[in-house]
Amino acid sequence: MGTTTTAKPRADWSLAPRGPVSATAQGTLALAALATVGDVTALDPIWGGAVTAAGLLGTVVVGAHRNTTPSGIVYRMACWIGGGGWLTWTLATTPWTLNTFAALGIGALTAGILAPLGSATPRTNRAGKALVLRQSARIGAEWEARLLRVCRIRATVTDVITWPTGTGYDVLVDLPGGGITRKQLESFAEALATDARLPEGCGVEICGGVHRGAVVLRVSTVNRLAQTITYPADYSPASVLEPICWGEHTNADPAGALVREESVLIAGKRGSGKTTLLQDISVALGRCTDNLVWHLDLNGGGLTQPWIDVWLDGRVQRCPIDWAAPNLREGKRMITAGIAIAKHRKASYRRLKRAHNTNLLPVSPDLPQITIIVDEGAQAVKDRELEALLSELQNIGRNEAVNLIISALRPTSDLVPVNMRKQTGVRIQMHGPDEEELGHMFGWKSGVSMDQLAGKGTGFVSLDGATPRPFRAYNVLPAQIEQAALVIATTRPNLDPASADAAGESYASRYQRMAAAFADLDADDTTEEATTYPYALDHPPTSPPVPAAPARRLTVLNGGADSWADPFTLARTTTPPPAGSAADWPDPRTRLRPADQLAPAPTNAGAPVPARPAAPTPGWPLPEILRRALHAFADANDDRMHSATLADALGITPTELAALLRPLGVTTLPRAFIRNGREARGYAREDLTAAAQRIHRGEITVPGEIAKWPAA
Ligand SMILES: Nc1ncnc2c1ncn2[C@@H]1O[C@H](COP(=O)(O)OP(=O)(O)OP(=O)(O)O)[C@@H](O)[C@H]1O
Repeated sequence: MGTTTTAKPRADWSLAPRGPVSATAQGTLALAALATVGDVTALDPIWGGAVTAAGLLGTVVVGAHRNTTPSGIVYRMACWIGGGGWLTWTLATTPWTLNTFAALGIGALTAGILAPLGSATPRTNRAGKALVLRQSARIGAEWEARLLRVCRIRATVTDVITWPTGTGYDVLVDLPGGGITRKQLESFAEALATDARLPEGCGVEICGGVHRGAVVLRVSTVNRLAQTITYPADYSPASVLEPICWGEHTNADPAGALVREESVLIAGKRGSGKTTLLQDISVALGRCTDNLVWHLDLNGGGLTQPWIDVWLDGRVQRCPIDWAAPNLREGKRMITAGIAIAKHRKASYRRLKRAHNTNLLPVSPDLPQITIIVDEGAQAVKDRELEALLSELQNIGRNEAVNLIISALRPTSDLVPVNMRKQTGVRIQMHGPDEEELGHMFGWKSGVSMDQLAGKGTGFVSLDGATPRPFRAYNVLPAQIEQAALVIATTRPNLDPASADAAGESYASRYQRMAAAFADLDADDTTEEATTYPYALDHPPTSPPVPAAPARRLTVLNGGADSWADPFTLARTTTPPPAGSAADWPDPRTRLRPADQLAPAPTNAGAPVPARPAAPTPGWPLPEILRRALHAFADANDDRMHSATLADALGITPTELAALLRPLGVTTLPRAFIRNGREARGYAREDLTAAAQRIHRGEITVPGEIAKWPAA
C-alpha cells in the first residue's frame, strides 16, 4: 500500500514586507522603537537628521538605478522626510506624549494609503501586461500615438523588439475591442510608414500576432532590399516537403514557400527579375531529392539553356532538368504527360496513401513530385489548347504532386486566366512602376506599395492570402547555375516507373528532342516540329555510346509534321566542294602520315591548306561535315555565318547541323550577329578550324555517326 504525503504550508517568519499594509506597520514600529531607544540613551538629535539625509540620498540613487518612476521616488523621499523629521523631533524633546504618537499614527496612515505610488518597478503599459524598456517604451508610446493619429485606433503597444540585423524592429500591438480588425489596419500601412518618416524603400508590414486581436508591425529602417544578395552556394540535398527559399525579406528572414501543394504565380514587367527568380526556384527545387523539375519556356528556352549545356557538352550523364520544352508542341506533350501522370497516380497509389495513413500522395525519392516551371505563361495561355491543359493540370495535380509555377508579365485576366490565379496559393508580384499591378495580384486593400521595393529582383510575396511581404530574390548568374547543374545532375531522382509508363512515349523520347532543340536554339524556329536525335537516349550528344549500326533516321513523332527529311539523305544530295579549293581539307577516308599530323594546321580555312597527303597514313580523318562546313566558310569568304545560311549551304537544316557539329565541340556563338541586315546566331570559322586541329591531334574522338555522315 502506498503512502501519500501532503506538503504542509510552511510558516514564513521573514521580516520582508508582503504588501503596503505590512510594510507601513513594520516601518512605523521600527521608528517608534528607534525613538524609544534614542530617548533612553539620550541620543543626540543630530543623528535623526543624519539618518534622514542618508535615506533621501539612498532613495534617489537606488531609484535611478532601478528605473523607479518619478512618483515612486517622490513618495519615498516624503516618507524619509516625514519619518526622519518625527525621529529628530522626538530625540530633541520626548516621544512620550499623546501628540507625538498621534503624529506618527497619522503619518503611517498617509504612507499606507499612498503606498501604490511607491512601486519600485518601471511604468507598465496601460494594459499592464508587458515590461517595456525605456528606449522601447519611447518607441512604443510613439506608435500608440501614431496609430491613434493615422488610423484612429486606440491600440496598446505591448512590446518593441529590435531585429538582430539592426535594420528595423517589430512593434507588438494589441488591438482594442469593439470590432477593430487586423485587415482594417493593413490598409493604413503606407500612411503609417509616411507618418513615421521611414527612409525611402522602407515600410511597415502588418502581420498577425499570437491571437486575432494581436498585430505585429514590422518596421524596416534600413533598405536591405536595395542590397544584391547572391544565391548561397549550397546545393546540398533538400526536400520538397520543406519550404524552398528564393531570397530574403527586409529583416533577413528567408523568403520562400512550401510548394508541395501550392502552385505559384509570379508576375512582373519585362526585366523585373522573373527569370532570375525562376532560376532561384529551379536551383531550390533541383536540390530536392524528392522532386523533378520540368521547364516550359516558349520564349526560346532561355530558362533552360544554362542548365542543359552541361549535359549537351557531355559533362554530366543525366540532364539536370528532367524535361524541358522550348516550343508549343513540346509544351503540349509535356502538360499532357503531366495530366496523365496525375490521373494515373490518383488511381494507382491509393494503397500507398492508406499505408501512410494520408490523403496526400507521400512523395519520396522513389515517387518524386514533378514541378513544372512555366516562364512567360502568357505565351502558353495564348494557345487555347495549352491553356486548357495547364488549367486542368492545376486543378487535378495538387494531391498527386504534379505542381505548376507560372510567370507572366501581368497578373491580369488577359494574361493569366482568372481561375488559374485564384487557384494559386503563392502569389508574387515583382517591382514595377504600376501600383495597380499590386491591386490585380493581391486585391485592392493589400496596403502595400511599390515604394517599399527597390527595383529589379525585389517583389512582394503573399502566402495563401496573407498580407504581401517584400523580399529580394537571390541573384543567380549562369556560372552558378552551371555549378548547381553539375551537382543536381547527380542528386536528382528519376521518375517512378509507373508514372513514366503513364507518360508514355512522349516522356521516353524527350531527351532526343531536347538535345536536338537545345543544341541550336537559333535553328529556324521549327517549333512545331520534332525530330529524334540519332543518339542513345540518356546520354548527351558529345559522349554517346556509338551504336554498331547508327540510326540514321529522323523519326516523325506523333503529331509532328512528316515533312522532315533525313539529314543523311539530304546531305547525300549536297554537291561536294570543288577539288583544290581553299577549303579542301583532307578527305575523311584518307590517312595522314605521322609527319603531317605534326604539321601546323591552318588557322583559317581561307588560308592555304595543307596539300592532300600523297599516300594514306594512320591518323584521324576529318569528318565530312567539318570539311564541307569549312568549305562553305571559304566560299562565303567570311569568318562568321548564320546557322541557317551555313545549313543551307550544306543542304541540311540548322538543327541537323547543330546535331552534327556539337559532338565535335562546335556550337553557335553565344551572341547573335548581323549579316545581310539580319541578326541571328551562328558559327565562327575559327571554332571549326580549332575542332579540325583537335581532331588531327587526336584530342577528339569522332563518333561513328558523324564520321560516316553522309554515307547511307
Ligand atoms: N535578384 C536579383 N538581384 C540583382 N539583379 C537582378 C535580380 N533579378 C534580376 N536582376 C537584374 O535584372 C535583369 C533582368 O532580370 P530577368 O531577366 O530575370 O528579368 P525578367 O523579368 O525575366 O525579364 P524578361 O521578361 O525580359 O525576360 C538581370 O539581368 C539582372 O541584371
